[in-house]
Amino acid sequence: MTDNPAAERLETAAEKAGVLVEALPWLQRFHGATVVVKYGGNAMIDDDLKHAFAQDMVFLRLAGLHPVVVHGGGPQITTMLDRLGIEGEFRGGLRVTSPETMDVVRMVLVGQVGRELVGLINQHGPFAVGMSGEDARLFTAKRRAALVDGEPVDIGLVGDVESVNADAVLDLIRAGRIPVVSTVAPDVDGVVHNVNADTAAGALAVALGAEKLVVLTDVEGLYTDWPDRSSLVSRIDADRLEALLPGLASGMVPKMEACLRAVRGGVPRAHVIDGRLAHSVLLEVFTSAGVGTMVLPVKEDATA
Ligand SMILES: Nc1ncnc2c1ncn2[C@@H]1O[C@H](COP(=O)(O)OP(=O)(O)O)[C@@H](O)[C@H]1O
Ligand SMILES: CC(=O)N[C@@H](CCC(=O)OP(=O)(O)O)C(=O)O
Repeated sequence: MTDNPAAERLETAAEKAGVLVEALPWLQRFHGATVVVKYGGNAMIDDDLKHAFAQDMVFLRLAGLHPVVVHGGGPQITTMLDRLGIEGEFRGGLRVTSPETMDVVRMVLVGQVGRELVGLINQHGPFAVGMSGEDARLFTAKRRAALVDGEPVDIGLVGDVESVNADAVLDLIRAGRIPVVSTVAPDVDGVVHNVNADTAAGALAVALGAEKLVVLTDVEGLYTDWPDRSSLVSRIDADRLEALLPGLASGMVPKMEACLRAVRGGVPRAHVIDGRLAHSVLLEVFTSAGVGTMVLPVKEDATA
């Protein structure tokens, strides 16, 4: 602080210019790159954060990147199930999904959360188009069990992504749109399954050959020894992450599995970042320090 307002203004202007200039190498590096962003958690509940996220997606698009949004909506599904008086339960981090629950999951993800997100993004630039795993057979699901104490447990109509047909998403990207994907998907027989959004985002990032997967959540990043606050990691390689996975608590498991699937499948970087921080996606993509935890395919890249 100084008592000279003119000097203060100059300092502020220099700081602002510094932030813009810091973005230059990242704008060059990521021009034309596809970035898959998984949006969920608290960032999806707070109105200001929602607008900040929508602005970030339009910013990425206008900066020459190709953002693809995969959204969650677990809390919104739970609220709707409560309103309808339908009992809900999670096992091994996944929602037990009866046919009745599946109807609600589909209605909320496709008809409510996806629509809202498309509307929000389009308030800032007319680019967003919604689609679900059912559209143009984007995802084919395969029924999966939950792992509870190491044992597989049947949880109903819950799927993993068996295959991805990314044609429709690529069509949208080529047309300059921002695809907004809801993660319900049919199996080979056409039976619609509930797919965890982190899982779907990881699979889609691989299929699109994305440059980055960015997973927003409601915590600063990955803690190797949760909840010990000193164990937050800013970089981790795939082998170390794989070794940690069995010991992680349930909320983080699908996110870290998705990051692992992405980097093992050829995505150069996967990130888990704090969605409670406004514009965290821009900070991750366009600043040198980045935010949150970055997952790298191999250890030696850590010095790159
Ligand atoms: N090792 C860990 N590192 C970070 N967070 C963890 C860890 N283990 C469990 N968590 C919990 O996982 C939560 C994130 O998972 P979840 O609530 O499912 O996120 P979202 O709603 O963003 O999909 C964090 O808020 C935190 O409470
Ligand atoms: C199988 C399963 O658990 N599916 C999730 C799908 C939504 C989701 O993943 O939402 P978040 O990213 O907000 O958690 C569910 O039903 O809640």
